[in-house]
Amino acid sequence: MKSSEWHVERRQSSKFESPSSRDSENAHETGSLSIVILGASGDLAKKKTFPALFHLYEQGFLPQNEVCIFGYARTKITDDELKNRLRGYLVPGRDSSSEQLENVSKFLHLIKYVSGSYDSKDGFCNLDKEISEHESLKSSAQGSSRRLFYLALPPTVYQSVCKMIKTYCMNKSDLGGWTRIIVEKPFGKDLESAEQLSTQIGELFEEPQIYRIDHYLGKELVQNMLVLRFANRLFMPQWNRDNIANVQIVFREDFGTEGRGGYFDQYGIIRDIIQNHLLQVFCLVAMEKPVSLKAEHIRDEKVKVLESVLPIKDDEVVLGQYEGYRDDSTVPDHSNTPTFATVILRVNNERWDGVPFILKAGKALSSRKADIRVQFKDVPGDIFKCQKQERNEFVIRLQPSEAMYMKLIVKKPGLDIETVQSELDLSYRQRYQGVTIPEAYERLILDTIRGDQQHFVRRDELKASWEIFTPLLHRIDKGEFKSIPYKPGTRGPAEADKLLLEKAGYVQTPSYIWIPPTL
Ligand SMILES: NC(=O)C1=CN([C@@H]2O[C@H](COP(=O)(O)OP(=O)(O)OC[C@H]3O[C@@H](n4cnc5c(N)ncnc54)[C@H](OP(=O)(O)O)[C@@H]3O)[C@@H](O)[C@H]2O)C=CC1
Ligand SMILES: O=C1O[C@H](COP(=O)(O)O)[C@@H](O)[C@H](O)[C@H]1O
Repeated sequence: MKSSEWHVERRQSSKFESPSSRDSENAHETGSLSIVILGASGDLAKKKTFPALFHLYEQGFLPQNEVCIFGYARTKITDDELKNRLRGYLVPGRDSSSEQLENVSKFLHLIKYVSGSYDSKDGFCNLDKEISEHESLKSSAQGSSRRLFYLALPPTVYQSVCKMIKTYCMNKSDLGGWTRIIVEKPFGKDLESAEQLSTQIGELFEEPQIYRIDHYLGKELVQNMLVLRFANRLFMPQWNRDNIANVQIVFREDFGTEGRGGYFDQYGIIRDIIQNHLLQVFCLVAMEKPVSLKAEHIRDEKVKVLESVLPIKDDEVVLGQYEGYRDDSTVPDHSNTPTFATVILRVNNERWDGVPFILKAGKALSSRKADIRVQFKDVPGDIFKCQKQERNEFVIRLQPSEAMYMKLIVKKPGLDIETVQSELDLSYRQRYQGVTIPEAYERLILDTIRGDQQHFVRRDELKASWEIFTPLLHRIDKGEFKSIPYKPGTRGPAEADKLLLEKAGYVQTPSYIWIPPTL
């Protein structure tokens, strides 16, 4: 389906309007809100989904007189057993105040657990009965009834779960409201499987009901990208091939696959991080200015830039696997699955022709961080000939310690005219003292309640992203690309740094180290 069809859909059906602004009409909807976490017994649910809901509750976004949260899974546990499992993930620790503990108890009071399988009529009829009871209790006679289904489940059961929701659990209120589903990554393993999944889900739900979540789109500094680029005159004339030498988008973790080896080995680092999280960040760095902040306008531009990416060249890829990865009993002894990858993307358009975008991700490396690093070209007509000038670099630290800093050349303080690399630094913890930066899942769940799809992946966007990586992934799967072993706790294979210098023209400044300011 072409993106223009979404516009047609949106005009026809105001029920699924997806305005981006926070004061959209959906933001003021009232009536019962049922949030169903499918896979409530799982890892994501306890670590991310329920804590995000708790934070929304604490901030007053989930009013007690409207909201009920349902956990659904096959595991046979009681309401109380689920609540006891969750409690430890909701409170920050031993220093929790009595007010926080009271909030936790009130929040847990909103939760009901329903046990059932993912393909049984009985389970979903039972769930529907529970939701309907809640709806009749909670003022839904005066308002709409809203049903949000979060699929915190392995993708193997998405299709049957969607069928069950569609058959037995849709919103039935005559007074309006909606049914929406949140689908977690991975959305398929390659172009064909992703398209198949999209078709299966698309036969059951309209695109405006489907929220494909990529939690990187909920991170503060990722959300800041459009503001930074399009609200600052400073960047507009600079952001192109005339001024920018290369862009790096980097994800590093200082731990391995730890207990997730079985899952990870089927996917590898490109499917786990690069095809989704880093590519979404790439879109926001490289896309053209959208017509407005409406979800469809933003997503149209993302699709355009994805479709301008050229096929990845063999000699612009380095894969690695950390030593010890195969010690996990769930990982095959001869696995070639990459736990590290550097891939250069090239964009065939007027703005970016010739500028390499280096996407790099790795597990078991020396540090945990994610950043965007925009390196500018050398200054033409350099008059400071006694020393080679280092390059300007604009760094956006996504995590940890959110920050943006611009590396500049300045006069070294003192009597002589000497230059030195320094920085303009905007470190969030220092600049926004006392401000709590919301968790990515928290924002994104709130967006789904408000009907804002701006930070979710549209079907054609997903397709374009798989088109970029599928040929490479198929060759890796066939064993045509070998992963180079690297030692845990290092920067990954040395070949990746070589690629950066030789193919991407990255110029290092070895003497410079950014020191985050202290308060
Ligand atoms: N964990 C994380 O940090 C992240 C996870 N995700 C994605 O979120 C989704 C859920 O992840 P996560 O919570 O880690 O997954 P889990 O493996 O913990 O599975 C979630 C629940 O699904 C049920 N389940 C597990 N395996 C199967 C199966 N083969 N068939 C049917 N049901 C099954 C289990 O519930 P029961 O047996 O009780 O029915 C389990 O508690 C996945 O798509 C994952 O890729 C995305 C980003 C991060
Ligand atoms: O989606 C995933 O993301 C996490 C990293 O998320 P972050 O917000 O902590 O950066 C990664 O560990 C995991 O492998 C991957 O599936």
